[in-house]
Amino acid sequence: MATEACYQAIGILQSHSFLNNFNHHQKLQIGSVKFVARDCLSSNGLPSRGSKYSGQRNYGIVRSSASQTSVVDPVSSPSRSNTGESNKKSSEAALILIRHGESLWNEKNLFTGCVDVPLSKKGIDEAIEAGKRISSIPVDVIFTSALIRAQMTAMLAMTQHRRKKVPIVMHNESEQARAWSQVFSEDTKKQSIPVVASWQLNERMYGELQGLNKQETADRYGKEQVHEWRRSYDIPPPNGESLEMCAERAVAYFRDQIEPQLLSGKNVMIAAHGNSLRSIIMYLDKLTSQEVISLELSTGIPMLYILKEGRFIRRGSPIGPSEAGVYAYTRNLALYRQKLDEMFQ
Ligand SMILES: O=C(O)[C@H](O)COP(=O)(O)O
Repeated sequence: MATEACYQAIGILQSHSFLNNFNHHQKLQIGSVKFVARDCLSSNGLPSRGSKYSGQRNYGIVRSSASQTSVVDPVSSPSRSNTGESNKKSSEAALILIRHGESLWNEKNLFTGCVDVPLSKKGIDEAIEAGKRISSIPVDVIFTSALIRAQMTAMLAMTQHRRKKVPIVMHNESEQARAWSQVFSEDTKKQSIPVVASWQLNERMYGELQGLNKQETADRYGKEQVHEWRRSYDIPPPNGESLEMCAERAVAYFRDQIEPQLLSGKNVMIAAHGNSLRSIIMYLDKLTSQEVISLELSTGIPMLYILKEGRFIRRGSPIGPSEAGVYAYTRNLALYRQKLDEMFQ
């Protein structure tokens, strides 16, 4: 398969309270962080957003362009009084997508689908490494699938976040669950990040392939047939979901539950799966059913998008907490990171 590192999706969210905070600090130096206010210009020579790409897209390798946007930051939220009003005005937010780290069945090369398998040791390391890469990017709310490998990934990644907010799993499955998991301190709530788990973000249901070895299945049914089951848009594996079927629930969930959060200025992280994320990326990047065939996602690689003026802008994958490129995407991201530097040096 041809592999062109055409681009990498990285999401950055913007947070209004952050903007408000920093509006009071106009004198702040951006320090060594370079703010680049230009679009479609890749800092590393790779194709920029909007360029035509071909071949396989491995979002775990690609870099992307820089353009001017702003980012939210919940850092120290001393004055949140006007946050609501600010949120209404803002149309910017960061979105981080992350495929779970390697699972114990990825390690064994087994079709997994909706079987609820935990991370392998390598997957745990990948999640922690991913957390380091996004540790200076604001996160206000986390969405995960209902499967443990995505939830482990989100939680492990957040152990590395410099802001040190506590991710808390929401329990809305019953009145009692909701009542029994209430928090009664506003201050504590401000230091928390809600984690919403939903089956709609689960991996595609792989039908009768679940538990089978991928190589053995290819040997038995032929490489082409297995590739069709794994990567075509509308051909389902036996008694399983096609990508199209997976997209029907994953993209609907994204549009109904996640996009409104982003539009209100909340910075969002989604920890999910190869195919539920492929369908969401197809929606974000407006890929055709032909183009999505070559879209591959690596395990444990965070990808950043910025929502600006109703448009999702792909930003690629942050290299680390101090990588200039990511923070150059927006003034507010740079300021967010600088504020963290000042607070936690
Ligand atoms: O469910 C699985 O087996 C994997 O998570 C995704 O598999 P795929 O790359 O074969 O779609």
